[in-house]
Amino acid sequence: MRYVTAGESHGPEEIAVIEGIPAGLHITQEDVNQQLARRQKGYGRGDRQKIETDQVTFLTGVRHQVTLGSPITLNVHNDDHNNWSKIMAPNTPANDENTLRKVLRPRPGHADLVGGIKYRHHDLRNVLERSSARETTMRVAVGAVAKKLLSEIGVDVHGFVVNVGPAKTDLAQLEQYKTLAKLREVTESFDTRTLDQATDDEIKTVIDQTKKNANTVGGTVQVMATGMPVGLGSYVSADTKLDAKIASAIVGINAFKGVEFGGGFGNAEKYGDQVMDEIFWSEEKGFYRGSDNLGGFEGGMTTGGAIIVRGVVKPIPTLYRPMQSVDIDTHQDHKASIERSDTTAVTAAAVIAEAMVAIELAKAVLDKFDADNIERMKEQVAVYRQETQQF
Ligand SMILES: Cc1cc2nc3c(=O)[nH]c(=O)nc-3n(C[C@H](O)[C@H](O)[C@H](O)COP(=O)(O)O)c2cc1C
Ligand SMILES: C=C(O[C@@H]1CC(C(=O)O)=C[C@@H](OP(=O)(O)O)[C@H]1O)C(=O)O
Repeated sequence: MRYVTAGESHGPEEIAVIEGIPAGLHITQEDVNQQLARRQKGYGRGDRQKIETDQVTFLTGVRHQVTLGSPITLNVHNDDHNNWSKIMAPNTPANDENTLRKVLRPRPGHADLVGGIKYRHHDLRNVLERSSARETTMRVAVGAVAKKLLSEIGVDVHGFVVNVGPAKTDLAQLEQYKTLAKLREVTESFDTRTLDQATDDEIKTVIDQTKKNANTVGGTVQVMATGMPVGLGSYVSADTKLDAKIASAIVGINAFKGVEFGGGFGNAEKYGDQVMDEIFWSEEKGFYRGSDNLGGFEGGMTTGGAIIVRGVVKPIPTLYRPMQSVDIDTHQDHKASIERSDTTAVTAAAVIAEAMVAIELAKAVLDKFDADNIERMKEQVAVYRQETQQF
């Protein structure tokens, strides 16, 4: 399975094309829309989310809500394009009117300056339109298809917020939420209670205060996945390690600057006996572990335990009290450009991280098992599970 996305933040459409999803998978636009709606939630976002109501349309590869095995094209319309139709018009030549809103003062922490230098763009809008996290809409759409595929073999993936700046969610105490069922129960109430309606006082206060200071704030998100068969990915080469692929997928999300598995960076302060996941065996389960300090991976392969990945999200780069920059035309000192911006986007980041983990897990499943037909894939997974449990 592979995919590509296309689209500019204020351009007309966002697109993703996925190749390699087996035939016979039942999927509806509503399956995808549910995930897109989750990505739009979260206290602290700017006004763009009030303009957009992300809805997917299947353009190819699906017939009567069932995949055909051919490339699947997903499409989400940018409602905000109406407000940018002249400036972002793909098919009319540039003139004074439609190039008015040039961006010349690069924002520190954004792709603006380096992107301009690299692509010789003298209007940095040509960089920011694509580097914008608007594109993550399509990664979440692709992730929704991946999650549907994984659900067919009993794999569940769920992302949530650990902290926003200094304010920790009540999910930060991971130990309490070892099972995904329990986690889901708590996060579902949490999604509505805290991040949508922002009644969690501590987080709300941090975000409100940050906004009042014309500043921005980041955080940490966690993704848990349960039900993966043992032995996906491989130790044999650096580029076959599944934990490495997940790490790359997480850091590939806008604003993510760090990733860890299980106990992660905390393991650096511990001793071996506190970190290794000891091995047990029972008739009923086969081999299993008593803990999950290594996040479900050994040698780049799934152990069969829960996969636990965390990612660090830096604060949003655009500040309403802009940082120092330099005008790319005049080379004079100037404050950085300001466009409408979020104060924080950690909730959305959790949903995007979940999608990225789901995509990497789905790819690993489709690399190992039949990728032509979903029923054959499921049969093969079942046979493999039975064999590995009897080892
Ligand atoms: C969901 C989401 C929303 C974001 N919203 C904004 C925003 O409103 N303003 C902004 O300056 N950056 C925003 N960012 C971050 C930038 O897209 C990102 O920092 C920038 O593209 C540079 O990429 P890098 O941080 O990965 O180096 C957002 C990121 C995510 C994940
Ligand atoms: C559009 C989304 O996020 C955008 C990501 C983003 C950035 O620079 O990354 C900047 C902002 O764009 P705008 O100036 O249009 O408000 C965010 O709103 C989205 O998540 O759907």
